[in-house]
Amino acid sequence: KEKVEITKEQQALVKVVVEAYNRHQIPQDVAKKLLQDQYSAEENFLLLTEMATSQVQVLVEFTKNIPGFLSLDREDQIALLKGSAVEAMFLRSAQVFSKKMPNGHTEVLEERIRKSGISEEFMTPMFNFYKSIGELHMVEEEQALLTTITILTPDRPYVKDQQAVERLQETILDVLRKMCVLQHPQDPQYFARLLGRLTELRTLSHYHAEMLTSWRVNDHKFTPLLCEIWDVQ
Ligand SMILES: N#Cc1ccccc1NC(=O)[C@H](C1CCCCC1)n1c(-c2ccc(Cl)cc2)nc2cc(F)c(F)cc21
Repeated sequence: KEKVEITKEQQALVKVVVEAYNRHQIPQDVAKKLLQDQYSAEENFLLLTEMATSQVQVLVEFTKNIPGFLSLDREDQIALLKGSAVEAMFLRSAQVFSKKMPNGHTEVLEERIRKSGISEEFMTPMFNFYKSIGELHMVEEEQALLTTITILTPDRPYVKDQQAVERLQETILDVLRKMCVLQHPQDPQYFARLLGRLTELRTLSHYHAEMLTSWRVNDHKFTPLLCEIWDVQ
């Protein structure tokens, strides 16, 4: 039985990434807002575009703390941000949805999201993903590293030096694999299941443009940043 241990530099890397991940979270807690009041489809659409816009800004700040990211080719940095922003947003939403809440709150939150204006056809894939993330009971280190792995996906469109991105991603994959073995000794498949969620995440993210344009509102207004990042307008 091989002895798995996290090296000093891997511990330092995790610390930097987790601190940055926690520091760069959206200030206003959207779940709390949704639990407080029922909003109209228009208000929900506006809330989503505000959340998504600020999330992209937060993502840019977060990536600056990923060791090695700023040493990548600058155009590749943009390609990675553009390619992962939607997935990072759904992953963040799933983590918010999976947070432990007082009895009945998750059901209210789900109901508010079901009635927020999103078309019916997207509910099942979206909530299946959220629940599959919830079942993993990820600790915050795993959440931060999984988001980092999503950002460091080498085969995003327009990435020129894929090897450089692959090397960075492998560094994170290696420490996440060790953490999973140490954190979930009873479940040797845990790391594989964690990575399997990224496939589900990519599939869900294919729907994002349609989910936005089919939102039950008359006028779908997007911020310039969202037009840039999301394939809309
Ligand atoms: N959370 C969060 C979050 C953080 C950063 C950026 C966006 C976020 N998501 C959001 O704000 C939306 C809200 C926006 C208002 C209307 C209801 C959905 N959201 C989404 C959702 C994101 C996109 C698309 Cl197309 C459909 C749904 N799944 C959520 C799950 C949650 F549990 C949750 F609380 C919020 C959630």
